Amino acid sequence: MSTNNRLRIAIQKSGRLSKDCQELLKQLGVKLNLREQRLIAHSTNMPIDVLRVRDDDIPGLVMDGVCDLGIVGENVLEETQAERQSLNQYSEVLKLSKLDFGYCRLALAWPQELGPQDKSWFEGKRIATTYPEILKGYLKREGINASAVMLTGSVEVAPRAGLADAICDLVSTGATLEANGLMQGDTILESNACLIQNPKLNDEDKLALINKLMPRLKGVKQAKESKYIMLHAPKAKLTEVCELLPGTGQPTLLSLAGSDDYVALHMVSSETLFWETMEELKALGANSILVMPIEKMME
Ligand SMILES: Nc1ncnc2c1ncn2[C@@H]1O[C@H](COP(=O)(O)OP(=O)(O)OP(=O)(O)O)[C@@H](O)[C@H]1O
Ligand SMILES: O=P(O)(O)OC[C@H]1O[C@H](OP(=O)(O)OP(=O)(O)O)[C@H](O)[C@@H]1O
Ligand SMILES: [Mg+2]
Repeated sequence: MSTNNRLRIAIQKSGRLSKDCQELLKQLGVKLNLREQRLIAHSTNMPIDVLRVRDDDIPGLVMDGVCDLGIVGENVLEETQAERQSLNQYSEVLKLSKLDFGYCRLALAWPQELGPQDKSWFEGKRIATTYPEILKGYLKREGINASAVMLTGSVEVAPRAGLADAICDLVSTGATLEANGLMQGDTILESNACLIQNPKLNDEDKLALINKLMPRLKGVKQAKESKYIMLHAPKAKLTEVCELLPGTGQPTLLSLAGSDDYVALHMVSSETLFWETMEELKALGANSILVMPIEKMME
């Protein structure tokens, strides 16, 4: 493959998604030569280049075909799509997968001292946000006549600074709202990071590489959600023990040296075992219960 035939993936250079994106690429088996400050990182083992940019630029780079793939928050993707649609510009992407990081919600908030408010309070108000198009869509749907004040950062200080009456900002733990004396209202959008592709991509080699990476991505996700469970269970209680174990796969049973009453049970569970379930297993006579992480999976 020549240099311009290398699959180009856009990720956030520095911010909330960067570490998770780099970790994901590593788990997919993409080795990168990442040096700080470099815009482009070349993979040393696959025909892949990683572009490290501001997250706001990622959807546009993929829509315009400058990059073939991108990892970005659904919030930024939706805002860019709405903005482009309002300008009659091309705004299509293929959403290949929702990822299990970057969870946050876009929510309304207002000064705590005003107490709980319903939607009618927003009538005629100014709402500061980095997501004016998503906000405008919500206001339109709800029939609220309020205006969006665009701010690219520090949205949470806008009411105190007299720039707006309320805000529409990303919330994860709620600590930022609390620290700024704001009360949370309606959630407008729930967001995760997602993997997007340029829908016009037609290079066969690149498409073949994406087809190779997608099952790996599925395997990484499944492995994260699964646990390998090992325990010793009394033969007489096997049915009850199995009923307590999450997941539908058949367990492996192995005989235990020197014991006729007990067997070793191994299984891949679709979720982790809670302490409560482990206590119930113990109460049934199970012992030596081990719950272990799985690194990779392939069906
Ligand atoms: N508190 C949070 N917890 C989890 N994910 C978040 C949180 N805040 C934002 N995100 C997600 O991470 C993305 C990037 O957030 P970040 O704050 O790093 O963006 P930024 O300041 O706009 O960075 P950039 O310099 O790349 O423009 C957001 O668009 C959102 O999808
Ligand atoms: O509910 P919380 O857990 O407090 O998270 C919410 C905050 O996280 C994000 O900002 P970030 O901390 O990434 O910094 P930024 O504003 O500089 O982008 C977001 O813009 C909120 O301000
Ligand atoms: Mg940004």
